[in-house]
Amino acid sequence: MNTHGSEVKVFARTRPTANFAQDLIEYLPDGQTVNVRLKKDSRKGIVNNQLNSWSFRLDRVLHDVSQEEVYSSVARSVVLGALDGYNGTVMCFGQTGAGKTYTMTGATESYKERGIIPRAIQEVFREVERRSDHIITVRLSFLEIYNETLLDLLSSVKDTPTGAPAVMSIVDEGGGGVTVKGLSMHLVHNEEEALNLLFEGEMNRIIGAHTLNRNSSRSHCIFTVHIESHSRTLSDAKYVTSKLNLVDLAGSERLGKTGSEGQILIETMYINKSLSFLEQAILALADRRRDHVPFRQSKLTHALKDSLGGNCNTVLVANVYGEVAQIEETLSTLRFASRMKCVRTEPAVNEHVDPVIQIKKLQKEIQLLKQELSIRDTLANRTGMSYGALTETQVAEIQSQVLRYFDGTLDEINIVSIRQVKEVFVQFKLALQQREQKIKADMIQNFALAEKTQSTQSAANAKGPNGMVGEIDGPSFGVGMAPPLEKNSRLQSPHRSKTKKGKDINRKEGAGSPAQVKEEPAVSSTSRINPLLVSQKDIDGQEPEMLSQDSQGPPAGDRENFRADSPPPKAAAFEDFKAERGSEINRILKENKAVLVERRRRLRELTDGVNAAKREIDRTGAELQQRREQSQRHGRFVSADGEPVLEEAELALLLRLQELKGQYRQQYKELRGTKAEVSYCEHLVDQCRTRLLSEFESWYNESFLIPEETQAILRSGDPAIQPGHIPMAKALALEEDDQEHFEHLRSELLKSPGAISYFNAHDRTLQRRNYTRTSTQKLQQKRSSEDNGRTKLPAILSVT
Ligand SMILES: Nc1ncnc2c1ncn2[C@@H]1O[C@H](COP(=O)(O)OP(=O)(O)OP(=O)(O)O)[C@@H](O)[C@H]1O
Repeated sequence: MNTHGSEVKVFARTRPTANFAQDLIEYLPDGQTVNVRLKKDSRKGIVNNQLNSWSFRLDRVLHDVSQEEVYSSVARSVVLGALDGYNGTVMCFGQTGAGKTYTMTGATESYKERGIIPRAIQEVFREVERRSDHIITVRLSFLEIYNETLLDLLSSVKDTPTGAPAVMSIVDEGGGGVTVKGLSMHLVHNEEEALNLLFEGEMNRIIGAHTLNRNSSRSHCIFTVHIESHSRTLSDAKYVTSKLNLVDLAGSERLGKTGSEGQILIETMYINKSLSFLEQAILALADRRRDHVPFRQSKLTHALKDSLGGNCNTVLVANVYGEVAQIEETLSTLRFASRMKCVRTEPAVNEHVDPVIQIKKLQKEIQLLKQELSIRDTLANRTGMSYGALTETQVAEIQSQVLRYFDGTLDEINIVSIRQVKEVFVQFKLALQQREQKIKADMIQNFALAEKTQSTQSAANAKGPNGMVGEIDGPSFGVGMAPPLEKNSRLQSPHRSKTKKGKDINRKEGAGSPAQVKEEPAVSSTSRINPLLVSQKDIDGQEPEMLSQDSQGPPAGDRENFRADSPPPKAAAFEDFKAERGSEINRILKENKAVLVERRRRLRELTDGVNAAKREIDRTGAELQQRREQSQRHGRFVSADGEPVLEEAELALLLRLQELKGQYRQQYKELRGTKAEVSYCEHLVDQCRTRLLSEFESWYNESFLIPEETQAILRSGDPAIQPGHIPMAKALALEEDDQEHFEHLRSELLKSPGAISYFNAHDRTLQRRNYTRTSTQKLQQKRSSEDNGRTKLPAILSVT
């Protein structure tokens, strides 16, 4: 059987008759062609001697041939193909009494006259025996379709799972296949068992016909051999399956011809209808432009969906009864056959993979590969290698390596296996995520205060009496930008901000209520996100004017008055800090930056000079070389004593070269010195910047937030400690640490003992004054509250 793309094979088989219509039917000697002649209008009873003729060319015309030859020509290759994994279908089509059952089943009483099915069964089991290198499993099913009803002809057999006839339905499977759900399948081990089932099914067909008062020849029968073949020799997970459908179709019949009525009429209508649908399906299959084939129109076509065309080896036997009275049916049968011949098939092996064997096979392969790896490791002196899943200890070790690599305590991570590389990546990802989360958490913690302030502002704005809502930056923390109008107005009018500043101070002095911060100038969104960023910009002198306006706060002189329940915005406070407490560090920072800028400029100059000198040296050297080569060619000058003498031009070049080299060395030396200076200046600037910021942070925290120690004192409930009062000694002690730190910094930066003493004295005085003033204010507030008949605790205690 051709297993590549091909047409359906079509045969015509003739039923022997003594009344062969030799005038109308002609079998040509080529054994493939049937010519049919029919008188025009003979059906209408009109006498007309004109003839219509048709010629049908098939794969072979089986005229007057034995059952054995029919089997060999029609079915053998299909059966063998099924054992190789190709689906196969052999189908008999034709009018009633044309010999379909005789061809398919044969005369059961005569072995010689047995038909295709028993011969196919025999062939299958012969092959099973012959192919001893395969385990071939054979199952059988026998389906009857009568008046669009599915019947299981083997439901009576003992090993039917349910015992009772199951409700059957045709189910589409993936890949275009179909199965008949509920149809019994019977495992058979030899030819005899299979034949028993065939005859049992045939018997049931006849019994059924009697009981239901129906004609046995009025149904379609599909005898299916299901084959599964596994190789014994190859430890292959692959195996093949196939379905061999042997189909005996019901005979077509013209209604008017027999004058059928009653049950026969119904049967004939069903048969004709289903055969008509079969023809439509064949037409659609034959037309390559059609992408839809109407298989589901009838039970027959649906059940044969994967047996007509597709990946199946399909063979049609057109049974013809060559008598004059049957000429119209013969013509119709041959027409159907020629259409069927146009259907193309693409036979393909139904190959599957046995998952259990596949797993075993892969496991074995893994084992072999591991052994191979182990041998290679031994040869490469790599000991202690493991290729299994990483243990918890190994994962922990990789994690530790990654963290050390991050921290810089490990220079490199040795790569030993792919699994380890993958785990390294996983751990890198985890470590990054953790660091990211930590940074986020720190940010949130650092700026929670700013957020709180903004919430207060929002609340105050919401209550504001004079449409102040929206004047302050958007309420959300860390996002958005200050409203452009607000920003612009501040930029355009420094006087306005000054006035406003004054107004703010007045309000703050007036009370510690949330409303006091309502009109506080908004800080830029950037400064809210990260005050350090703003500070950085400020240090770099990028946006001095804008920042100074955006970060308004109370004037430095009134710092002591800025003891509010809510701390001021950090950016504004930073401005104050630079103007007052941190002014000296800020000044030094600026001076250092100026020196750095100047040094860098000098470094650029020197670099340019050195490069220029180098270029000049190269140029002069090349010129000198050229001249020497020239004089070599022309012969050298010699003195009266015979000593070689230099030419004047060459001597000039030589001297120039020496001079240039001297300059170069000098400039290079200076360049190195300046580089070192730049580096030192950068270091100083960084140090100043860092210290300015850290000093500011400490100052801000201690000035505007309640120190933990103070909270502890208050929590202790010491009756000597009044709310709002912090012992002077404690307050000063808290300040001293900070002060000492600052003095140390200053002495380091200023290198001027006189100035240090001056600033120390100045700051201490300021601190004392601040403390006294705040304490007095708190006491006054407390008294006035008591005077009003109720005790009111301040929301936040400020310690200067
Ligand atoms: N090639 C043949 N050689 C000898 N006898 C034949 C041959 N073909 C058919 N017959 C005989 O013709 C009769 C009708 O044949 P058969 O029952 O196989 O027809 P059919 O097409 O199956 O009819 P139906 O569609 O009604 O079932 C049977 O008695 C059968 O033995």
